[in-house]
Amino acid sequence: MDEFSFIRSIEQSNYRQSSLIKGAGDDAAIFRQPYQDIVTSVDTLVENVHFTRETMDPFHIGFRVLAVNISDLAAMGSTPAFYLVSICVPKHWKENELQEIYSGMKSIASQFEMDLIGGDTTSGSELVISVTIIGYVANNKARYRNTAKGEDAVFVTGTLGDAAAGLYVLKENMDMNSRSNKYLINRHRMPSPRVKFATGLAELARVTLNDISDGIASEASEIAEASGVAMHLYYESIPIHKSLLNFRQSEQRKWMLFGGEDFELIGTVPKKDWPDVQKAADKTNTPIALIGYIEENPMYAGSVFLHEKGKKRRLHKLGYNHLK
Ligand SMILES: Nc1ncnc2c1ncn2[C@@H]1O[C@H](COP(=O)(O)OP(=O)(O)O)[C@@H](O)[C@H]1O
Ligand SMILES: Cc1ncc(C[n+]2csc(CCOP(=O)(O)OP(=O)(O)O)c2C)c(N)n1
Ligand SMILES: [Mg+2]
Ligand SMILES: [Mg+2]
Ligand SMILES: [Mg+2]
Repeated sequence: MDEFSFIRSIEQSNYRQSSLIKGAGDDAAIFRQPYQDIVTSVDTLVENVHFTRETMDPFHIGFRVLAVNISDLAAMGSTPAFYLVSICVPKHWKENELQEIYSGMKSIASQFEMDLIGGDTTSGSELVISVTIIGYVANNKARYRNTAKGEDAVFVTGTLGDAAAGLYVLKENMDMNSRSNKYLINRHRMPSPRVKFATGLAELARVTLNDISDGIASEASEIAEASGVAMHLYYESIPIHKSLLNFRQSEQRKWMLFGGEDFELIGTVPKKDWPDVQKAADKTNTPIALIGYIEENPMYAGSVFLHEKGKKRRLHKLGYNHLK
C-alpha cells in the first residue's frame, strides 16, 4: 500500500457544505467566513515512528508536534490561532513528563500567540499525540499546491537536509557537544515554521506553497502533480548548511532531497515577483534561494527534473511514505 494512493481512495469526490473552499488534498482545509477564511489541519506524532525516547525529550515532542502543524498553516499562507490536542499515553509515562510535553507546546504556542482550546486524553501502548490546528487567512489569499504556471520561479526557504542529519547524529550517538552537531540536532527537534515569511507574501497575486515534511523530492512532485506542470530543480542551487559538509557527499544528497522534516517551504511565483519574494524574506530574516523553474509541457505534467552536474534526470517521488 502507498500512503498517497490510500488518501486519494478515501477522499470525498464532492462536498456538501457550500462554505468549503478546499477539502482534503493540500496542507490544510479551508472554509469561508466573512472577511477571513478559516484554515484547519491535523498532524500526528507517533512514538517509534516520528521520535523515540532517545531522539527526543518530552519537551521536544511537545514543541515539535505543534511546530509541524504550524508549518502546514504557514504553507497555506495562514496565521495560526488555536489548537486542540489528542494524546494517547502509555501507563509508564510519569505526570511530570506529560507536563514537559505541554511545556514544549506552550513554548511555541506563545511564540505564535496561539491558544489551546481543547483535546482528548486516552491510554494505549505507545505515545501518540495528534494536534488539530485552526488559523485564519484573508479571503482568497490562501496558498495552494495547484497554482504553479509555466515560467514561474521555484524557491525554497532555509537549508535542506539538516533535520535528517540531526536524526543521524542522534541515532549514531555522535558528539552532541560540537557546535555543528548541536545545530543539526536542534533543527531536528525544534523546527521553525515559516509563518512570518509566508504571510509576508500576502500582497502577491499568485504564490504556490508546500511545506517540506517528506523531503523536497516528494513535496516538489506534489506541486507538479497538483498544478499539472513540470518542475525543474538545480541541485547545486539547493541551499545546504555548512554543518552538513562534515558528512559524506552521498549522505548529504540523500538527506537534502529525500530526508524531510526540515519544515521549510518550497514555492513558486511568477518570475516578475521574485524580487518581492526576496524582499519579504529579508524583512522576516528568512534565508531564501531560487532553485528552479516551472515548465508547462503536457508531456511532462506532474514530473520533477533535477539538473545536476550539467545533466538532467527525472527526480522520482521518493521520500517518507507511511504505508510503504
Ligand atoms: N486518513 C485521512 N483521512 C482523510 N484525509 C486525509 C487522511 N490522511 C491525510 N489526509 C489529507 O490528505 C492530504 C495530504 O496529507 P499529508 O500528506 O499528511 O499532508 P501534509 O504533508 O501537508 O501534512 C491533506 O489534505 C490531509 O488532510
Ligand atoms: C526515530 C525516528 N525515525 C525516523 C524519523 C523520520 N521520519 C519519521 S516520519 C517522517 C516524515 C514526516 O512525517 P509525516 O507524518 O509524513 O508528516 P506530514 O507529511 O503528514 O506532515 C520522517 C522523515 C524520525 N523523525 N524519527
Ligand atoms: Mg504539509
Ligand atoms: Mg499530514
Ligand atoms: Mg504536515
